[in-house]
Amino acid sequence: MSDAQYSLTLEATPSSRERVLESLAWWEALGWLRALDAHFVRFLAEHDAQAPAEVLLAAALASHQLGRGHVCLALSRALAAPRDVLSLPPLEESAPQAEVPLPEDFLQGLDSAAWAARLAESPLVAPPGPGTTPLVLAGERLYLRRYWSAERSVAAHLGERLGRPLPVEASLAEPLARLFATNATHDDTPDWQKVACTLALRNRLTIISGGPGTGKTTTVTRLLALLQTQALSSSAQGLRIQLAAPTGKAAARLSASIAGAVKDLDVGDDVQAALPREALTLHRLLGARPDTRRFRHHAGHPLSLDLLVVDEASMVDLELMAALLEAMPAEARLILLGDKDQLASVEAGSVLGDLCANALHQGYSPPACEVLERLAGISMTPDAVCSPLADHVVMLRKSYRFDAHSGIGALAAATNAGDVAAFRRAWDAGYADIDWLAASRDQAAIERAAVAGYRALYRRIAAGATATEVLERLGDFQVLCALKRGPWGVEGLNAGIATRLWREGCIDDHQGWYAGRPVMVTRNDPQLGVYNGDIGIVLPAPEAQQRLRVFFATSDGVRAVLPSRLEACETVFAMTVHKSQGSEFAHVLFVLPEHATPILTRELVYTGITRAKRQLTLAGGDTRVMDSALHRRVVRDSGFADWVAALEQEERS
Ligand SMILES: Nc1ncnc2c1ncn2[C@@H]1O[C@H](COP(=O)(O)OP(=O)(O)OP(=O)(O)O)[C@@H](O)[C@H]1O
Repeated sequence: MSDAQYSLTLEATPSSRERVLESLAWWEALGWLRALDAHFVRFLAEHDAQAPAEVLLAAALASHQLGRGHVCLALSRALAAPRDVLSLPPLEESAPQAEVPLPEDFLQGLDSAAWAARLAESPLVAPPGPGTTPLVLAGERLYLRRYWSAERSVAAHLGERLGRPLPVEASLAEPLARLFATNATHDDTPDWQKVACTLALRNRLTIISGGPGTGKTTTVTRLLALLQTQALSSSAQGLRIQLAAPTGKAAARLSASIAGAVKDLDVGDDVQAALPREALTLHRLLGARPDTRRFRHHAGHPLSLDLLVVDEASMVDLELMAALLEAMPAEARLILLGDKDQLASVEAGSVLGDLCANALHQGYSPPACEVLERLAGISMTPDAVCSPLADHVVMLRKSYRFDAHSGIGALAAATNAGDVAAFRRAWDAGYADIDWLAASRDQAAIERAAVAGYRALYRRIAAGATATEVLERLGDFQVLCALKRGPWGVEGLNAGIATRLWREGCIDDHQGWYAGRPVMVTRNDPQLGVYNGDIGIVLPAPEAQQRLRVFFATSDGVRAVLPSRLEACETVFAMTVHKSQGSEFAHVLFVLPEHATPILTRELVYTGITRAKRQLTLAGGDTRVMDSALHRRVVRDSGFADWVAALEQEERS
């Protein structure tokens, strides 16, 4: 566009730029936009006094999408449903006041090509490539540069790890057979655990996805044993292996289950001794530093390891994945474990889900099938045109935790398949491990059920149980909510449950710091040694004259923290399903909202259900709410899924 045309546009809508800036204040005040988003746009407006309304609006929306898990703003999606790209409450809850401007007011007559053309003209926006503009426009996707760079970095680093298979010694056939000897398959389905292990032997990148109890840890432990056997046969040093997970809770779980699985391995003492037992959080592994986003380890100062296993990889957001991949030595192996069907990370991105998008339907390449046959005796029909990613992804499909008699397993499978009829049949089948408080549409009934669930814990505390004993029982029961706000959400239920426990005398107070208050850390604090997602409980500390401390389980015992030093935490009698990722509980009371809402998706229901190990109680909701949830999928805008799809296209074209 020439300068003359540019000024023409401005003159035609002289006040629209100012109106967008005014709207930010409205939207921020109404909670439709984060303060961060509004600041960002004001900063851009200061730097480019000519920036037109459409560019400022797009910047606000692109920034806002990050808080909702999207890596970028898809222009066509924003045009199709402009209100959906802000955090507007559902219309039935509160109709916007007439004077509040809406995004569509600024988008009239614009299609995505025209919007993109207008963005491309802005000095604030550049096409993909190196540069310093705050925004990058890739096709019809608008990114904040930081996220575009992260996406590029993840794709480039993963791409370098594909293909180039590593040599696998024929001598591993015997220990492989021994380690998987007990994996009898009773039908003609392959032993997917053995497939995963065999393929991983030749890869620098392996992704093993599977639902709860499908044997991800068991498989990776056997893989580590094989690789360490191979390494120790040629060098006394063996491999430097590290285990990690995104949260402290997930790292503790991985440590416990790997330690258990290592004990059961049929391998020599030298291999046993050279296997790791302790997992770190990713932040600790990478060297998080206070007050900076940069880690101690990066491309210029890579991690000192030969193999890294990351559990709960679905929780790793795009930026953390980029930081991790940049810090990985190029020749080291990376193994990602996770459940592709779970909710994606709280922060933007859905890397694991995107990588596994086609895993269920893909075959393996002819060379991979040859290795499977030769080393593991597994015959598979090769797929000559499979994606370069195919040999790096294996889905474990059989749960050893939820068998044919498990209602939790049946509900999880039906939810994943979006099969409403199967979901209903699971309720009618009379499974002992699931029940539905469907009749109770009142909050009081749910609170009573919650208090009944927690009573045993408070009896133990009253009987003088030690912090270690209390922490061991913290996972016995947990209330999970789909929503944050409202009587059916975390805020309403936390207050209600605390009040009831207080009235019953289980806790001395129900506000502030009181003994028996369960808390979750919401921000990493490396100095204090607590990390986002860690769950602890407030108890009187005998070693501190019974003054209150917050106790957390650590790999070597318990950590006691002064309540006043814990800056970011929240009470978790009830927690959102999002926050429960990476944790499991013996009995879960899963509270569903009264009405269908866009937040309630198949992935959320699946994640909520599968947090329960032995007993699941659903509360609230009804069959209409479930039907709507099972039909709604989480979609996260990013260019990464396109990169994965393009890998497939390359081979097929
Ligand atoms: N092939 C198998 N045969 C029999 N039992 C198995 C097999 N694989 C795993 N298990 C058992 O199933 C349980 C779950 O296994 P594991 O912890 O490896 O699964 P996971 O997928 O890592 O689970 P989680 O959902 O906890 O992450 C363990 O008790 C394990 O011993």
